[in-house]
Amino acid sequence: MNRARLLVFNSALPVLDYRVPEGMAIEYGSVVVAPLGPRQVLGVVWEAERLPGTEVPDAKLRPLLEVMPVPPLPAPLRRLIEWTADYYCAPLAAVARMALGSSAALRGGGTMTEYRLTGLEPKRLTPQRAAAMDALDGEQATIRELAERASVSEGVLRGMVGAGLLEPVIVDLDRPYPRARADFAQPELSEDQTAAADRFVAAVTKGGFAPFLLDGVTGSGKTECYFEAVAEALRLGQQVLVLLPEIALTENFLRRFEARFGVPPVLWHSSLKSTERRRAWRAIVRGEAQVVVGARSALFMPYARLGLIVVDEAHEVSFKQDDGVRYNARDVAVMRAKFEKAPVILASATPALESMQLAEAGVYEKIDLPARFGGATMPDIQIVDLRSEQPERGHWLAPRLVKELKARLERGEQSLLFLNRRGYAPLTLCRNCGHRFQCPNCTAWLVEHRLSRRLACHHCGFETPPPETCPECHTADCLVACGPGVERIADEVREILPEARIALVTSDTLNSPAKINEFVEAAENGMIDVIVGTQLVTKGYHFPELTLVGVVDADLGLEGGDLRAGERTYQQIAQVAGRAGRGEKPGEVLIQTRHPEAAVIEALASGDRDSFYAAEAEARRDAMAPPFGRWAAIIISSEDEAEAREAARTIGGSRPDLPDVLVLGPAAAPLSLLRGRYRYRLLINARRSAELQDVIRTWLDPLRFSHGVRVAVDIDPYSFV
Ligand SMILES: Nc1ncnc2c1ncn2[C@@H]1O[C@H](COP(=O)(O)OP(=O)(O)OP(=O)(O)O)[C@@H](O)[C@H]1O
Ligand SMILES: [Zn+2]
Repeated sequence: MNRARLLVFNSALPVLDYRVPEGMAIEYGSVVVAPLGPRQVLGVVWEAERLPGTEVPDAKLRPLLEVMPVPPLPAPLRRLIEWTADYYCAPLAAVARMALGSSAALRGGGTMTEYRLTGLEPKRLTPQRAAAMDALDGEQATIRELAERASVSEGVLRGMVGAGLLEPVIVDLDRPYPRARADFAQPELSEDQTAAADRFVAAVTKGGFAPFLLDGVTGSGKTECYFEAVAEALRLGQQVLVLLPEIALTENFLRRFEARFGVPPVLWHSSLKSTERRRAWRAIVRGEAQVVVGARSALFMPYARLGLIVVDEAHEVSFKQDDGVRYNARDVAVMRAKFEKAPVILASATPALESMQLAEAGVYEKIDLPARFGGATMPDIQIVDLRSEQPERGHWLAPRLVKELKARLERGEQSLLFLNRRGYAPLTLCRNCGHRFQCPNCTAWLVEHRLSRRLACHHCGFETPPPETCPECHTADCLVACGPGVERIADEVREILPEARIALVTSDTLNSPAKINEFVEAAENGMIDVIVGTQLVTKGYHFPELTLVGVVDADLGLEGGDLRAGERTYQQIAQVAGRAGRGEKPGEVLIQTRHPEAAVIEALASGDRDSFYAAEAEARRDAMAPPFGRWAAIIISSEDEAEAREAARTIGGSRPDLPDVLVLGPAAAPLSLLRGRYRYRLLINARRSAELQDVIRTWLDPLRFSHGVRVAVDIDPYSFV
């Protein structure tokens, strides 16, 4: 190659051409440094014919400066980047950037310096140093990361290095990971599990694209089945990617993985510290990381030889990314497997309707595990009609649920109460004037958090201490909490079961791997009687002594009323119900609702998943909703309300007039103010025959907006706020 076309990692820049200087060896996928005016830019050498740009004559080309000392991004990944950008109407550069993960890792291996406490304990310390000593116990990271963790300046920490309180530790970035062993502890599989595992193993051995939907009831032992496929990939020297919906679940997964394969897998997620990021990325790109487990960002890593992808809890909505590049990791995982020519397993007890449809159509091979592992039975599900079985005034648990909680405590069994609402109360108002506390940056009420003594916005993170007087009428001590959050439910349990040991499980309380481990261990060892939690505790966990699940408010998820609300509610409640009775003792589930006649509640009570899915599918077909028709959203936002409205009107005014495309809106978004930006939305409903992305590009590309306006396209949206 004597000229190279670059995809640069900056969406504001066009495709750029360069001359390859004598003696510089590049390939497609090489990551290179190039001059741009007085600056330097980082880019990937791309196939010119796949990346249209203006041809520059040879004589005008400037030479590339440097090739990064890392293997080129492999062709299947380059195709995935193109596909993702095209399908989700996202800039190529923004997608490609996700493959870099750690741009620092491009600079090569070598070492980095981290710091940790020396153990020296001087008698006198400044308050800042004392606070840092407390916060950094057991930590090791770069000065910048430690400063963030301890909430002190880097200067304070450097001073502590000088005083001998912190010491440097040299970290080798290319230190190898311990090798996983395919046959470390092979379990004996049940007959159903063996049949499933055999299919997966055969697909890995054979190679080639093969999408599976592993549809197994809660507690059926899906993990053990796909672990056999992982073992086969290990034997063949291939890499495996396991995607989990949230970081909170990885701790549990790590322990099970280690028990099966002898060592933990390689972790990848957004809150890794910089040395771990660089080490993991380098091991991934060189093919040395055998099994990578991570949240959705692990999907775009440059695996050298990917032989299997697993998406666990594949129905989870958190696989959908709703900022930056708006993609669905579940769907992109299937595409990645296609480009890599590898099998992909979507595992779930409550598959997404879209996945079920694809299985029915024969696109995915469906593998069923209809029964729980080890003879455990499915829990008994009962409905509590809150209209006739009312909780006491100011309380949220109906008498029947209270009675069952007491019975569990007496028998030494565990209970789980589920309410998908963090904090103490979702709304706070003034008893005197009715003033409601609202976020200054968002169309949202502030949620009271009593544990941290804060009113907080769950959309933008705004926080303020609860005021002593009402800002409106200045009455003192006038705040009333309206409605329950998990903190309030925990209080109620404390009141009715004073001797019970209660664990509150939310992202506020379980915010570090250590705390998650502590909780899981306590629950497994019978140190907890009642778990009160948000969706964080609905899936993945296996506590054999847990025999009662109470769903505090089954109607909560139905409130928003978008077309996926029924499916989402079904999945969430079926998952949390699935935590009951996984051991030897049978489980019982009480679902509190004011709408026992709602289709989703009836389906949960009767356990008739198939007819619920069938009815949902019919409703979607009638509404031309996915997977029968297609949706896309256009979200317009600006800090200036008039500017946002104007841009929305411009987009609405130039809407395409096509028979197979229906455009709704623009209208102010339900969350009309978010993080200080005013928002408008359009919803596009298209027949499958429509070239939806092309229609949107043709429509939006010629339009120009004021500087502060952002226009985002959301293909296959999950969020309608
Ligand atoms: N073949 C086996 N031998 C021994 N233990 C097993 C086997 N299969 C499953 N188990 C155990 O049974 C329990 C349930 O399995 P697992 O958690 O994989 O179920 P699951 O299908 O993932 O359920 P969920 O979807 O509810 O998370 C786990 O404790 C697991 O270790
Ligand atoms: Zn806010």
